[in-house]
Amino acid sequence: MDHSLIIALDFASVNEVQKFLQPFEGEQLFVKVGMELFYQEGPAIIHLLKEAGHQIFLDLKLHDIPNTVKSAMKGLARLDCDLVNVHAAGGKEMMQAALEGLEAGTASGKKRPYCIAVTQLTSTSEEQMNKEQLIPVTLKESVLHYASLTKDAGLDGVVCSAWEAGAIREKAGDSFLTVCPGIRMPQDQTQDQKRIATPESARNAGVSSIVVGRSITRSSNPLESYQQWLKIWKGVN
Ligand SMILES: O=C(O)c1cc(=O)[nH]c(=O)n1[C@@H]1O[C@H](COP(=O)(O)O)[C@@H](O)[C@H]1O
Repeated sequence: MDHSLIIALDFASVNEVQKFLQPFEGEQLFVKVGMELFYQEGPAIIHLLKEAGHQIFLDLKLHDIPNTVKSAMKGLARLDCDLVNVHAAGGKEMMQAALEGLEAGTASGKKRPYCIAVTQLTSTSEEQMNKEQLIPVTLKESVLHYASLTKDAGLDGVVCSAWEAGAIREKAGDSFLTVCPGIRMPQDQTQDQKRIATPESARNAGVSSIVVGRSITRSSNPLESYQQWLKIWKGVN
């Protein structure tokens, strides 16, 4: 799980996914299935990606009352993904319920999926957080607070930006996962992301794993682009 480059498969259909994955034939990837793809294709897309030997982050960002999240996680555990997530804003009781559900749904003898919590989305700026969410602290304070709540709830780590990953690691320890989206090469467009970092600075900040979407999936040569990203992320010259 540690030090992975997770490709966000933000596509609308299984056909688009298959077309994207064609040049990667034979490569074992760590891929992320998010709302766009899962809401269209459902569990079948997970089975297909698992059969191809890929590791899977099922990114559905659960955020509801504890009982609902627990039941939903029980069902999701049966899909046997490697990593799932919730929103830390749902609270400690909800996060504990997520874990209970996952444990209840994991087949005996199998390891439950890692479970992490989104702190503040990487598309959120401090100004937005202060004005729209009415959270009157710095963004870093809010993210650190959510990270400690997540750790207290017993989860395995957080989704955060590379800007906060070092401070979280210092407080929560090296085994607490920091999974960071909002990663861009200097020449890339920022798009809707606000707290961005290069793969090199993410590595230097001690980030556990990075999530990369459009820079690879929308590139004219996704395989070549993935290989370049991987070299930089792993620090290979
Ligand atoms: O949970 C996530 O994966 C996530 C959390 C977050 O704070 N920011 C964020 O961008 N993501 C996801 O990470 C991916 C980033 O994609 P790109 O911006 O295209 O690289 C998208 O699939 C987002 O849904």
